[in-house]
Amino acid sequence: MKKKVKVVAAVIKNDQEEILCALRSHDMSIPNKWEFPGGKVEKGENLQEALEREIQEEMKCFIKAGDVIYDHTHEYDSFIINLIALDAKIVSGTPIVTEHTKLLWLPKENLDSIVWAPADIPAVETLIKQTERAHQ
Ligand SMILES: Nc1nc2c([nH]c(=O)n2[C@H]2C[C@H](O)[C@@H](COP(=O)(O)OP(=O)(O)OP(=O)(O)O)O2)c(=O)[nH]1
Repeated sequence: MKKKVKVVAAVIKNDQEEILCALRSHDMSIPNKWEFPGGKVEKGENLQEALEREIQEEMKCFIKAGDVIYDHTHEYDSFIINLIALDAKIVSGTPIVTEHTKLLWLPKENLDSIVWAPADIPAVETLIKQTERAHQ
């Protein structure tokens, strides 16, 4: 049976309403694909605590994690991921690359210009639709 992992991911918005995207490196699983930064929820953590910890470890800055904006289960060849995207804001520091290859701030409407990890595609589509609705 495939392993199921619960992963939290941060949809971090800056003052220009751009969203932080992170490029997975060639030696990570799901290499060279873009994702929302985050990681696996550990035992005893709630979603917000897990995400705040992951961002601090991975990007050396502090965020405040908010509401769940997307919760989706995707089946990869080797595991099943429950990807939960949370709204987040940086409260101190500036994100830096430690494990990823690159970080990029993109306006919501341009999120489909990069190649996302397959599990992220529904969340990305939802975010893009929100901007389309806001502009109508
Ligand atoms: N953080 C994050 N991970 C994602 C996203 N989409 C997606 O498929 N993933 C996958 C990549 C990883 O396999 C897993 C997250 O685990 P992790 O952040 O602890 O990453 P990792 O590279 O150390 O994981 P692994 O090699 O041990 O599998 O979820 C996303 O938007 N954000």
